[in-house]
Amino acid sequence: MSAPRLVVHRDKELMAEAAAARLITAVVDAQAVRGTASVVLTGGRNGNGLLAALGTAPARDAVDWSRLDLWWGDERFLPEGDPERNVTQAREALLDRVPLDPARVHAMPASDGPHGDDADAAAAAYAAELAAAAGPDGVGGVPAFDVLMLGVGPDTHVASLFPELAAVRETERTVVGVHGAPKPPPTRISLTLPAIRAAREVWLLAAGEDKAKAAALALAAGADEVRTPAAGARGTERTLWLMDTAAASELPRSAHPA
Ligand SMILES: O=C1O[C@H](COP(=O)(O)O)[C@@H](O)[C@H](O)[C@H]1O
Repeated sequence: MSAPRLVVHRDKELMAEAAAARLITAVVDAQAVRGTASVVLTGGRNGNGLLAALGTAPARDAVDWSRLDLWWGDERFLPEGDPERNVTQAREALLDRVPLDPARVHAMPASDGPHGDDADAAAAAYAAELAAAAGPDGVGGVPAFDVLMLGVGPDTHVASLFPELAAVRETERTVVGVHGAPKPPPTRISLTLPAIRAAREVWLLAAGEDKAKAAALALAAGADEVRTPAAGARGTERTLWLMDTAAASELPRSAHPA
């Protein structure tokens, strides 16, 4: 697992634009090497800000959108089309305006889908979809994602792995139903830390004052992933914290990039 590296930008707009440019490069590189790319999207303000920035990025058309697999790190378990669903917000921010292959857009199930309101069954179905897509490079039942992005909650949650809940302690399954989340809605679906850690690159997005404490806790030496889930999110090749100065304002000096 890779150690976290920090990139701090002036403000959240610049952070979103720089992260979008970085994502374009990562996808184009992966497509050049492997013919295809796989990216895990995050919900939340920073994830949607990045997607919106990607939509207006000058190099956006360098991506071959038809050879891109999109997955989600978590989903709010709500009916299809609900404005609070992460996939609905991602479609609005970007996905409806780029020529993706619909078969490669792997949204997590909705609460009015084939599994009804059974979030555990829906999570198991998503795990099976991931396992079927895990190629020779896949580890532990998931593809070796090229880039997996995570928003960081003010309580240090990533995906829907909240401090101290059962989901963040999961060591076997790749996707779980989450019950009793402290942030609405209480029922969610989430990748687990083992699935997150199969990604080549993990990017944690943290912009805004309300992320400062969370970033400081997660980046402190010896941070525990059950109490501080963001501390457990690492990529096999690279772990990047993409931040703005407000989110980085409570980091110890030793954690700042030179
Ligand atoms: O509910 C969620 O929140 C987090 C963080 O969102 P933010 O708006 O505070 O940045 C997000 O990463 C996650 O995907 C989402 O379901």
